[in-house]
This record gives sequence, structure tokens and C-alpha cells, in this order.
Amino acid sequence: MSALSEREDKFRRRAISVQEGQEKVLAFAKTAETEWVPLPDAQGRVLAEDISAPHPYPHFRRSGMDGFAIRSGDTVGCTSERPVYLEVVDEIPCGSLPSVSLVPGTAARIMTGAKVPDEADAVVMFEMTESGADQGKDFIMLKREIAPGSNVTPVGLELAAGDLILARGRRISAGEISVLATFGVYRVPVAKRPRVAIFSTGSELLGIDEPLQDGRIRNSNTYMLATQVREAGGEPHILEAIADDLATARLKVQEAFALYDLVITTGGVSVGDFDIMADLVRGDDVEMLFNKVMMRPGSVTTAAIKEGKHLFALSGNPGACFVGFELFVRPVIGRMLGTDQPFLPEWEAELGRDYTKVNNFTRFVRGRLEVRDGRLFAYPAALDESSVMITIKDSDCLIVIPPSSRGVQAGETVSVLRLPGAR
Ligand SMILES: Nc1nc2c(c(=O)[nH]1)N[C@H]1C(S)=C(S)[C@@H](COP(=O)(O)OP(=O)(O)OC[C@H]3O[C@@H](n4cnc5c(N)ncnc54)[C@H](O)[C@@H]3O)O[C@H]1N2
Ligand code: MOO
Ligand SMILES: [Mg+2]
Repeated sequence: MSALSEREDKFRRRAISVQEGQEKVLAFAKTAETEWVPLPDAQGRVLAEDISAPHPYPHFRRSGMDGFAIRSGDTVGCTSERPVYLEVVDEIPCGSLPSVSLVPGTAARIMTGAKVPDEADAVVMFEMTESGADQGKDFIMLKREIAPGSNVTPVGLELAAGDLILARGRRISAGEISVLATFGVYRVPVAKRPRVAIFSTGSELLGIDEPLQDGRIRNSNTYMLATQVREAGGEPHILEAIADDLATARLKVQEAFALYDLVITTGGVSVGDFDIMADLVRGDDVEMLFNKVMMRPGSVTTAAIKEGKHLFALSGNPGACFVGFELFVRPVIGRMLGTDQPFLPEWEAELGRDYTKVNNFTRFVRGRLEVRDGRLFAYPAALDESSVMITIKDSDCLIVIPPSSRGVQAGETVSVLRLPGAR
């Protein structure tokens, strides 16, 4: 191809819908291998296997109160006028077992969480009893009938043996950790975190520790992306930036594919003279899936497959880079991990104020959700241009504004994609 026609080719792009793009990238997402991690390290990981209850829970009848285990039959007809006296014949702290059988007319002092004697069918709390002693024996006095089952947690109340506790694909957080600990799953089968290489491109980029220079900016996308990768369940690896040179870029990306499960680049995907990623994905060694999406920001979002692995060439503009990740990279990482919900959760809200920008592409506008009088409102950020960085931090959702010639008015219903880690 001549230099001129190559350049023309760069301009000629077929835009596909977001959904079509997502389907294309997801079709190549391979399930990650399983690894076993100690339970305390499992937070945020995704279960790789179903976990079933090896025993019922609770596995013994448990007292729900500090008090006395009794046989409820002993209290039939009991009133304040005709109280019942029971002899206290045992004391059962938590973790201990009853030491005598409870015959009619007796009770056992018992603590919350201790095993209820087999013969007892109720626990009466201390506050409902009066204690006394007679001829060296301890007694309690009850002034009302106690219903069978009172304050006794039956075996298997929460789960029966063999019940499915957690299905594979479940992201592990406090509740899941609690359940796994309860059942002694001290090593947890989880999906290996996809190792994600992150490259920035662009000769204007300074390191975050470098002093400012005229015409140059610090590299923020790399660190933003690393955070997004981690949040999505991947393991980010920040690699040395790629200068605007196609041959070097090709080599570096090639090397990265040998070492990592997925490669993300930011910048250099548009039609500029130094937009090398746009050229790189057109090379023979990669299969380009798309290089234009009917969305804004991030219309230049590009995806390719190399050696069965994904290459995402995201825009350099921070807003577009952020959205490109959330719509295309997050679901792929999620699918690799086997999560039950790889996409951002979608809600409906009322648009909080008019959004008048018109566009023939769907917009994913950074916004803020607010609940008022039981209604959910979504407020678009004041500055939402692709090049704007500052309002990403103030957003907890992406407001989906469909293509329209008049914009969307306040009060109209819109879909919102809820961002993770939202405040
Ligand atoms: N003639 C046209 N020009 C542009 C078009 C177009 O269709 N025709 N598209 C515009 C759109 S839309 C976008 S989005 C950008 C995409 O640009 P690139 O993806 O090629 O990114 P760069 O050119 O490398 O940089 C754009 C912008 O972002 C800054 N940047 C880049 N990397 C980083 C980083 N790691 N951290 C922070 N900021 C970064 C860079 O300095 C530029 O300001 O193209 C439009 N142009
Ligand atoms: O890719 Mo650009 O962000 O469409 O605005
Ligand atoms: Mg560019």
C-alpha cells in the first residue's frame, strides 16, 4: 500500500454499536485458570468453583440467650400465682457440652451459643427468672409458660448439609468471607487474576514525578487504568511508555503479549500523524475487531486480537479512555474471571437537568446520582468533553444519552450505568 492510501485507510473506519463491540470482544474472552488462595487473601477475588455446605449450619441446637435450658412441658399452666420451680442441675458455657440429662423438673444454666441439652426444648432468659436456693440446691422460679422452641436455634436453620453456599462466579466480599470461614474453606478456589499490561503512548507525556514542561503533560491515564484494572479484578502491570514510533511500539506490544494475558494502550488511536496505534492494529500480525464505535466519548476505541489475546487501544483523551475501559475492557476481564455480572449495572433514573448536546452517536455522560423524595435523579457533569479529566472523580455513573437531534430534557427517563467504587 502506498503512503497516501495508508493514510486514507486510517480515516476510513466502520463504526459499530457498543453492543456489537462488546459481543466481539467477549467472544474471545477465555476463562482464567483456577488458583487457591488463603481465605484472608480472597477479598475481591472471584470464586472459581461452586462451594457446598459440608455440614448443616448450625450443626448443633444452639442457645440464643444467656439463661436456662428447660423442658417447656414443665411450664404448662405456670402463672405468677402458680409459679414453677426448677432445680438447676448443670451449667453449660459456650463450647462445652451438657454434662447431665435434664429430667422433668430440672434446668441447666446455659450461655448464648452453647449447645442445648437434648432433653431441653426451650431456653428462658435470665431476666425472666428468679433464683433461689433450698437445702444446698439451686432453683429458678418461672411465672409464665414458655413456648417450645423458645430461644433455641434448630440444626440447619441457615443451611442443610449439601446446600449450595456460593456459586462460582461470585465476587468475594465480607458476607462471602464469613460463610467460607464458617465452613472451614481456608483455601479458596478463585480465578487467577488476568495480568494486564498497560502502555501509554505519546511524546508529550511526563512521568508523574517530573516537573512540568511547556507543551507537555503528566501521564495520568496509565494510573487511572491501573486502578480500573485492579477494580475489575485484574492485575495491572505498568510498562514503559511507548514513544510515537510504530516499529518500537510493535516490538513492545509483541513482547507484552508473551508475558501478559491482555494488553491495553492509551493514546495514538485517532487519525493524527503520530497516532501509531491506529496503524499498529492494521498490521498483518493482529486481527482487528473494530476501530470505531458509535459512542462518545471513546469513538476511536479500538480492539484487536493477537495470539488469542486482547489488545485494547483506548483513546488518549482521559474521558474517552475511562469510558472505553468501562464499556469494553471491564466486561472482558469480568468474563475471564467468570463473574456472574461482567457489565456495569444498569439502572433507570430521571435526568436531573436538560442535556442539550446533540449527537448521532450514543453518549456516555459522566454524572452523579442523587435520591430525592424516593426518586433517583442523574445529573450530568458540567464538563463532560472527552478531553476533560477533572469530572471523572465526581461521577458515580455514566448517563446513557441516545442519539438525538434535540437532546434529552430534565425529567425524562434515562439509563445509567453505575460506576464501581461510587461514593
Ligand atoms: N482530525 C481528527 N482529529 C481527532 C479526531 C477525529 O476524528 N479527527 N478524533 C478526536 C477524538 S474523538 C479523540 S477521543 C482523540 C483521540 O486521540 P488519540 O486516542 O489519538 O490520543 P492522542 O492523540 O495520543 O491524545 C489525545 C489527548 O489525550 C492526551 N493524552 C494522551 N495520553 C495521555 C495519558 N497517558 N495521560 C493523560 N493524557 C493523555 C494527549 O496529550 C492529547 O491531549 O482525537 C481527536 N482528534
Ligand atoms: O473518541 Mo472521542 O472521545 O469520541 O471524543
Ligand atoms: Mg491522536
